[in-house]
Amino acid sequence: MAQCPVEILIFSGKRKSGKDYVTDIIKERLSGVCSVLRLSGPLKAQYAQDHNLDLSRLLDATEYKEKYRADMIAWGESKRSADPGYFCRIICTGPGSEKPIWIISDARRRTDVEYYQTEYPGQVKTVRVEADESVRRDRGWVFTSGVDDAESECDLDETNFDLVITNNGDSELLENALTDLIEDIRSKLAV
Ligand SMILES: Nc1ncnc2c1ncn2[C@@H]1O[C@H](COP(=O)(O)OP(=O)(O)OP(=O)(O)O)[C@@H](O)[C@H]1O
Repeated sequence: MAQCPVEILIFSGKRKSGKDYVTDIIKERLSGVCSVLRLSGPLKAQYAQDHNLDLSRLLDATEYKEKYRADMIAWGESKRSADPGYFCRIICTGPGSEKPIWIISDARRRTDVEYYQTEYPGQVKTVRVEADESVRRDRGWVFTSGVDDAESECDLDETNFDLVITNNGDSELLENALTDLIEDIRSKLAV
């Protein structure tokens, strides 16, 4: 059962900037009061339900999934264009939404951010994880045409974020940024 969150941290960043790495640390330190919610999560579940498919087979790395991949992506896009808040809304009542702090770890579009800013005014903090291209490359990133230049990767490029976390491998710098952020979250929980 969902409750009204105290704060929603909306994370975004380029591929291999370290979004999962950073959000995992925050979740661990705020254990018990924080959930990581993924916008990509309900897509497969909803697609399977609407199309009467086997979700477990859709989630594993089989040909079954490959058979539906293109159609599933197109279905996701059509849902979003008809209703930009479609997936945003689903995760607000899904598993983890009972926790007071939500981390949305895979925001990709301005409409994702706008949805939460409209529905939860004053409770949203946008956080950008940044890493230099050379660092991202060292982590396995390879520029892929059609992916890295697609709207899903670039739509938030010009956004002004409430907080930018630099994740270039300087652990002290990262630690300081995380400590400040976590202190700020704890102070909101204490009110
Ligand atoms: N500060 C760091 N110190 C050590 N390793 C890191 C750091 N940040 C990220 N990594 C490592 O870099 C790799 C990519 O990080 P991560 O998966 O968090 O990126 P991402 O932004 O979530 O990527 P994608 O968008 O492709 O899912 C992982 O193996 C992760 O452990």
